[in-house]
Amino acid sequence: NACKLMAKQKVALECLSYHATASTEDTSKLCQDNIPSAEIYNLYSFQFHDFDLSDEDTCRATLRMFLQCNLVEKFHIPYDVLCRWILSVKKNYRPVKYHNWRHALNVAQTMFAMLKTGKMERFMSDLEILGLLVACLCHDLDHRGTNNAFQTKTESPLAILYSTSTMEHHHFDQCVMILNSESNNIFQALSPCDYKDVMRVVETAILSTDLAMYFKKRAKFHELVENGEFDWQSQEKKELLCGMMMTACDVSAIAKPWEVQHKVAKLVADEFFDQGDLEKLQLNQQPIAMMDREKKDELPQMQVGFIDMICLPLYKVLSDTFPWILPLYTGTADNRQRWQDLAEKV
Ligand SMILES: CCCOc1ccc(S(=O)(=O)N2CCN(C)CC2)cc1-c1nc(CC)cc(=O)[nH]1
Ligand SMILES: [Zn+2]
Repeated sequence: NACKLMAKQKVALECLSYHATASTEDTSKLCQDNIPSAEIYNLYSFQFHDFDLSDEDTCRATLRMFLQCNLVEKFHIPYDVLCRWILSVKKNYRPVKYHNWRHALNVAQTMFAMLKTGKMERFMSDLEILGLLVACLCHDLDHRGTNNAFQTKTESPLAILYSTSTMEHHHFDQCVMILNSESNNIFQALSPCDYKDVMRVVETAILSTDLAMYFKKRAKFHELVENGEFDWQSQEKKELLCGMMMTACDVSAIAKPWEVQHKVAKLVADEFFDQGDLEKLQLNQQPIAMMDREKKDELPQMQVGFIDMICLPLYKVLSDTFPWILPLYTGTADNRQRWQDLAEKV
């Protein structure tokens, strides 16, 4: 009957989450590790990159960000639960070329740098800081290296579950699954009210990483800035600000030193080209230029378009209000020149 079916589904889900979560030995190892300082990992810098970090380093650097924001004390997060949760999040990223665990770490580090070095933490409550870091680390969980359009075109189960912001809803689902897994709930000590609030911050932040939502958000944010908005404390305005910050972190590879941006752009391109191959082979369809490896020569020009359409306007409107994040704008402007030079060469 129905209850038996529900019970079976619950057991199946628990079994799934059991295999999806970190092992006891990995957890206890991370728990014993000494955690290098934020300076050692260069976590306060907008020029941070993960290329020299081992997998264990990426977990220690994540721990260091939580410790630096005093989140363990403020929210009574048991240290072993935090270690297990970080390893479980890392385990639920697939080894795709770009949308993998290291992308999530880089996005979280940019959020950390925006809050600390960019001095944006003064506009955020501790709960929002906790929610934003968690959202960054979880925002692309279980990404398959294909975009929302691909889910729709292939009528993937995810597109049947969620017709809009398909992948972003799935990423949030995965975040909830991990939090609901045995000894992985870093929010376990929060009051019911705080729990509801932090989950709302996480959900809104993850869903706001759908670039299709970005243009609407930017227009509204621009209007507020034009009208001299400064307090950002109402629920609606705060959610809008957090959404803009999430996109700013999500695309922040565009602002990194040229050697870093150039390497990361290749990872992005390779993942796009893999989807293009799938569309040609599996769907017998011509992919868009961005995903067509036959058009890789157009890549520099496409990056200039990406910078002009999405990145520079975003960092401009944000740095107009929060001047200490200007390095994201200048880093992007420098890379625009680099991509422009390459576009003119071809
Ligand atoms: C590097 C390979 C080419 O990469 C791009 C090509 C075109 C555009 S686009 O702005 O024209 N636009 C975006 C919205 N799509 C729906 C249509 C196409 C963006 C990128 C790009 N995206 C990211 C984010 C994953 C990172 C990055 O570095 N570059
Ligand atoms: Zn992302």
